[in-house]
Amino acid sequence: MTDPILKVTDLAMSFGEKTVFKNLNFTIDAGEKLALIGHNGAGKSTLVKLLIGLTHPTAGTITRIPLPGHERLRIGYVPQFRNLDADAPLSVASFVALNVGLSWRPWLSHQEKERVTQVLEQTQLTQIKDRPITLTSGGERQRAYLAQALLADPDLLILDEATASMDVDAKVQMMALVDTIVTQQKMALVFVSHDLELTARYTDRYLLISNQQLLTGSSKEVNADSLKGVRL
Ligand SMILES: Nc1ncnc2c1ncn2[C@@H]1O[C@H](COP(=O)(O)OP(=O)(O)OP(=O)(O)O)[C@@H](O)[C@H]1O
Repeated sequence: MTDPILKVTDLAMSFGEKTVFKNLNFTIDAGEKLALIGHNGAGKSTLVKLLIGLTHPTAGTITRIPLPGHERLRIGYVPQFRNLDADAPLSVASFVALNVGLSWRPWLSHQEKERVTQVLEQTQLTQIKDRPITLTSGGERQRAYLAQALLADPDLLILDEATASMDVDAKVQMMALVDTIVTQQKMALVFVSHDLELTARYTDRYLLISNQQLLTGSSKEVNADSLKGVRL
């Protein structure tokens, strides 16, 4: 598959005097698995926020190209690990359903409930669906965020350091699950990470933000040696 779903042209972002990056140019193809890497503060989260339309760039354009038959490009987003309010009185299932986007209705339709059931199954949360979300492990909670993102049936899934706070086994489990879902449903993936082993295993190409610029290459070939002189 080589149809672009997202085109970034001459993108620049500054906060006041500080330029985070400039002149970024790249495309993301349907079904492509990408890693977004770079040192702390390089601008990865800033780029993600721009891609999902949460903020506007200082210059340049981002074109989201809907798949044939779709009205718009659907993007699912799994945020960095966040601590939840200890009093949040939500079950895992209700937490996942928060993303249904009810607008004016306070209840879920039959179809929406079925969809929630499906994504709980897909993310291996069915057994704990009634557990309070505050009593879940870090890995389970990240799967709940993943389930939320999957509800919208995205064409592009963005994981923003979604595995950062997990132990090695949990990271691999989470990424293996993501990989299965993304491959089966032919989604494109942007995986933001500092972990070059994981990005080599689960992505094909990297986008590296370094010195305000973008470098790209094969994820399989990237390692600490090949990136000598580049801070990660
Ligand atoms: N809203 C903002 N206002 C001012 N500066 C900001 C804002 N958001 C981000 N920055 C700055 O922009 C730079 C890039 O931040 P960003 O969070 O995108 O980096 P990152 O690559 O995601 O880092 P990390 O790996 O630590 O998550 C940082 O210097 C940050 O302080």
